[in-house]
Amino acid sequence: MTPSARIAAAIDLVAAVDATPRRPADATANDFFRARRYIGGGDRRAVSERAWGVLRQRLRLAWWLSRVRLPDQARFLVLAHLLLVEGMTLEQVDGFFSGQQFAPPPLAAAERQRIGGLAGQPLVSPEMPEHIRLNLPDWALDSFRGRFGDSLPAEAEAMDVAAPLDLRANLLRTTREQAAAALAAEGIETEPTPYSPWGLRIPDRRPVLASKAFADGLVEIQDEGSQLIALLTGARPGMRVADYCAGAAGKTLAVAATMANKGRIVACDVSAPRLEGAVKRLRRAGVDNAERHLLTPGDRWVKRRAGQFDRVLVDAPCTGTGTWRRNPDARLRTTPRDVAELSAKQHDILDTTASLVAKGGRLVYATCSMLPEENAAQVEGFLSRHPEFELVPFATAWAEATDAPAPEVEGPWMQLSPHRHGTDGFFTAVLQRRA
Ligand SMILES: C[S@@+](CC[C@H](N)C(=O)[O-])C[C@H]1O[C@@H](n2cnc3c(N)ncnc32)[C@H](O)[C@@H]1O
Repeated sequence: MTPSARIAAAIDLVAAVDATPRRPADATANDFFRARRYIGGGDRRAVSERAWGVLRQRLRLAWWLSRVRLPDQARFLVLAHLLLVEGMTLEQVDGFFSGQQFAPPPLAAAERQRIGGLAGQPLVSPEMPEHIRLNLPDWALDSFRGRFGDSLPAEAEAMDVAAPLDLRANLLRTTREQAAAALAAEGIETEPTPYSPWGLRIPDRRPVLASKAFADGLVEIQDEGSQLIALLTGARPGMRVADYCAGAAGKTLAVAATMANKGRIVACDVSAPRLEGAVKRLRRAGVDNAERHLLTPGDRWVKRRAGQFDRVLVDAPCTGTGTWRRNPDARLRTTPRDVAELSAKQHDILDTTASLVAKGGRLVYATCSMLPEENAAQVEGFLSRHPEFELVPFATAWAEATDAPAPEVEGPWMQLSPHRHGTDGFFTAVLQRRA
């Protein structure tokens, strides 16, 4: 593709994302490229990178567009990105918007005059309202301020940077060192992650899905923060464990590895397609002590298993605000209504799963959100409704699980953030049923 054609394709991709605003952008992008198989790997990366850049900076780009009285639409967003983020001059932009085959149509005189007002401007202007300067939706500002206080600007900046690719060495098949050597032999360099004893980081995000090490189940793709949730679950060989919101078993796999295939782990979810996605992964990873259970309305599974589990992991459905560096479109899609609905769901799931936990057993509550309403407030509410549970301080749960140095955190739970820990934003609280 010519540079102009790449720009035109990025405009089309942003328009496609905008046409289905409730749909995750990566799902739209998959369909977009599937329908355009003629776009090769390098071009695809370049087009996605630019479109993702637009989504990442959309609040700021839209603010600039409103200043020059242009609509917040794909063509103008990409133009604004070229000028404000990529630092092009107006003359360079004219060259690319040539109207020739596969290039975007030329700028009309009025368009050119308006968009020209952005050339040479900084992306972040002191005149922007605070939430736009920080690149956060206005409704989330107070919650984030409550969570981060003075570090909010640094945290917000870290949320703007694309996440690295983290892997978890699958201890059922290998060690971290052997997995790193196997990947290096295939030309994929990794470095150990700072906190997870199983983690490997690929700083340049080189793809691993096609590698033999991945096909052989030596590694799984998993953010370091997710690995630490599995670690804090503290499952040991021989235990009975429920992964109640298992999805496609990302954490089930990691927890099963800590059990060395001894004992029983049940992966539950309300989504059949997600649980179905677990089958292949469990097989590839060599997990043979796991079963799956699809939760259905009126299901008596929970009642029949009251008090039977040593560990219950609740990786709750949440807003995912901790993954905004990975899914920049999510910060534009999430609304206060989502926060309210998901908080209510988290409350109900916690109350339901409490009954599964055996005396002396643990309920581990986790989210990939950084909003206090989904985290600390949720746990405090639970403890006031369930005096039969007590909080296990993070330092205790960590020291029981590993000799590795613990991440520094505030409060009695594990709160991870992109700026402070280099992970996605995760929350985990360990709650123990009194014996
Ligand atoms: C954060 S995701 C889980 C991710 C997964 N644990 C992993 O590590 O890949 C939350 C999951 O909760 C499931 N879920 C939503 N409502 C639920 C409910 N009422 N009970 C159990 N699971 C639920 C969703 O289908 C989703 O798969």
